[in-house]
Amino acid sequence: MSKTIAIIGGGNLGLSIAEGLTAGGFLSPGQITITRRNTTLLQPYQQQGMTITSDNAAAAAAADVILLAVKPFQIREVIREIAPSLMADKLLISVVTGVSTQEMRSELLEDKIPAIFRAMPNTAVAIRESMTCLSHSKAKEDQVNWVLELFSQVGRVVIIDEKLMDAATVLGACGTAYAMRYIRANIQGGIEIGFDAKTASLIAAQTVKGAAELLLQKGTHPEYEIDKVTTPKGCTIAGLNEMEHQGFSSSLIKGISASYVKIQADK
Ligand SMILES: NC(=O)C1=CN([C@@H]2O[C@H](COP(=O)(O)OP(=O)(O)OC[C@H]3O[C@@H](n4cnc5c(N)ncnc54)[C@H](O)[C@@H]3O)[C@@H](O)[C@H]2O)C=CC1
Ligand SMILES: O=C(O)[C@@H]1CCC=N1
Repeated sequence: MSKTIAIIGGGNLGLSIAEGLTAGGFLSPGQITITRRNTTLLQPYQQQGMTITSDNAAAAAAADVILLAVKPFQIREVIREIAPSLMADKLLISVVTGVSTQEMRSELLEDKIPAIFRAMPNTAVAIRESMTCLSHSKAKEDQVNWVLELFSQVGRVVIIDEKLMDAATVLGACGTAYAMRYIRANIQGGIEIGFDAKTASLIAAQTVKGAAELLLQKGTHPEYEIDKVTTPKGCTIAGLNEMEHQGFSSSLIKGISASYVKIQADK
C-alpha cells in the first residue's frame, strides 16, 4: 500500500532517508514532505517534487507516516506540536537517539496514540548501505512489514527488542565512526610504509569493504577468515599479535562500553 510520509527534521539523516526512498523508487517525491524551521536549505528537495514546510503539525496531519529526525533535545517539543495531528491508524517512527517509546507515548494524547517504531540507521543511509536496527510497539503485522520494507530501501534491517536500542546506537550508528578511525589508522600506517595518501586511502577502504563483504556474503566467522591470511611465522600474525599486545581488541571493547555508558548517563 502506498503511503505518504512526513519527515520532521530535514537534517543529515532525514534528508538522506528522503533521498534513499526516492532513489529506490519506494516512494515518489510527491509522497514525501520534509519539515525544518528554516526551509531555505530544503529548496533542492522542493525542486525534486517533495513538499517542504516549517509547519510540523500540518505536515503530520496530512501524512500516513511521521518520521521524527530531530536531535534528542528537540523531540519533546516536536511531539507536543504534532500530538493533536496524530491518529491511532498512523505510524510514528523515531530515529532519535536515547528516547524511549514510553517517553514518546507519555507526550501523546490518550486516544490518538499511533503504532510507534524506533529505528537506528547510520550515515551510510546516504548511499543506501545503512544497517538499521528497528523496534516497535503495538504495531500490526502489515505496519511492521511496511516499515521493514522502507528501511530495506536504504540498507539492511534487523528487528530487535527496544531494550537493545541503546546498544544498537553504539554498535550500528557510532560504529561508522569507529570504522572510519580504523581505516584512518591504516592510511597513516600505509603512508609510513611508502604509499601516497590517495593510494593508501583506496587500499585501506576497499580492503575493509572486501573483508566486510566476505563475512556478509559467506556468513563466516572473522577468525576463520583470519586463519586464511595468516601464514605460520608470517608477517600477518606478527602484525596481529603486536596489535593485540598494544591492546587493539581491548581498546575497541572499552570504547564501545564507554559509548554505551555515555548514552545511559545522558538520560
Ligand atoms: N548522525 C547519525 O549517525 C545518527 C543520528 N541519529 C539520530 O537522528 C537524529 C537526527 O540526527 P542528524 O540528522 O544527524 O541531526 P541534524 O541536526 O542534522 O538534523 C536535525 C534537523 O532537525 C531540524 N529541526 C530542529 N528543530 C526542528 C523543529 N522544531 N521542527 C522541524 N525541524 C527541526 C534541524 O534544523 C535539523 O535540520 C538525532 O536524534 C540523532 O541522534 C540516529 C542514527 C544515526
Ligand atoms: O553521537 C551521537 O550522539 C549520535 C548517536 C548515533 C550516532 N551519533
